[in-house]
Amino acid sequence: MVVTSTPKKLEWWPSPAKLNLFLHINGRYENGYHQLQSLFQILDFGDELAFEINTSGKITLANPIEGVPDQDNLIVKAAELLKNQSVLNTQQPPVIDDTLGCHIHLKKRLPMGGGIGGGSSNAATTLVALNKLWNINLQQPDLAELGLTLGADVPIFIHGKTAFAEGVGEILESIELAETYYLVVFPNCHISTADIFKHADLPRNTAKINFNDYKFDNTHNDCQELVCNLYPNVANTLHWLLEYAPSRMTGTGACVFAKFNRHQKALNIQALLPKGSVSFVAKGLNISPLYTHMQS
Ligand SMILES: C[C@](O)(CO)[C@H](O)COP(=O)(O)OP(=O)(O)OC[C@H]1O[C@@H](n2ccc(N)nc2=O)[C@H](O)[C@@H]1O
Ligand SMILES: Nc1ncnc2c1ncn2[C@@H]1O[C@H](COP(=O)(O)OP(=O)(O)OP(=O)(O)O)[C@@H](O)[C@H]1O
Repeated sequence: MVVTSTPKKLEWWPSPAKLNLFLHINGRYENGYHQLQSLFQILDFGDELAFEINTSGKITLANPIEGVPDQDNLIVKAAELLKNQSVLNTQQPPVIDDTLGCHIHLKKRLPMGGGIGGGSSNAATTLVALNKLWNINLQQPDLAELGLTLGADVPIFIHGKTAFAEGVGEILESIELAETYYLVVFPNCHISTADIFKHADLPRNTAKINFNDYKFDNTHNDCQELVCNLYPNVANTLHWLLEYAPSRMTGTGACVFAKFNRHQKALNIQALLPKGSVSFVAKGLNISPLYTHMQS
């Protein structure tokens, strides 16, 4: 008789996308990073991750990402970073628990280099999940601080609430937005955030706004004009969407989004997109599905 073991049921953790509903660049810090004001909208659409913990001391990926060596994958970097926070005793120097291991599964749906935070969100989900599964028990602000060392967009996903942002994107003030649906279109070009922030023509002197005065119409994305000049696909996609609804680029691109009050309207416009377009319709959430999952 052949005995087959039943495959273990994996627990899938959400890794949602974000949009920058606006992105103002107010200046530049001495280390080259930019001083921003933004509104991060968390979406109900994203990747999913599952974590099989073990005692091998190794972090391995079931689904490596083509073109991204495992040691550069933000999932692996986040797991390694957290592992270094595991202290077995109170002695100095502290002893790290190097038996902590994990085999990580990824369902990738978010286009990379899209300005919707895919890699950062994967890193945040890894930190939040392994903090629990490895019993490291760091508090949320400590996890966010750790996440910031991986990328400016990681803290918002750990914060887990739609929020205004300042600093490099790590000073967060939660806000509740009315129910809105977004048609997000990926114009088939991968844009390097570093290249846009380095560009000589990027405007860097928008005056700071008072968040209480926020309206979509009185804000903008300072990277949009430059990216549209460099990438005609982004300009054309944005131009197309603007015929139907208020629309804007997110982050440093490449994705552009259009805002709708009704889900069906967003779906109707999606159906009109040119054949072959990569797009999704998502609902804006005030609370991240990662936290809804944690509490379930
Ligand atoms: C454009 C945004 O997505 C808006 O939410 C973020 O500011 C970018 O966040 P991210 O992709 O997590 O960025 P990081 O990985 O920290 O940085 C990528 C590159 O962007 C530049 N960068 C990033 C954030 C920031 N406030 N100023 C910068 O100048 C840095 O030079 C860095 O080389
Ligand atoms: N787990 C990961 N998922 C996606 N990209 C990753 C991951 N790990 C490393 N990367 C690298 O990060 C780069 C940026 O990917 P990402 O999807 O986060 O871009 P983005 O949406 O523009 O990010 P942001 O909005 O934070 O600037 C990729 O091109 C890839 O080289």
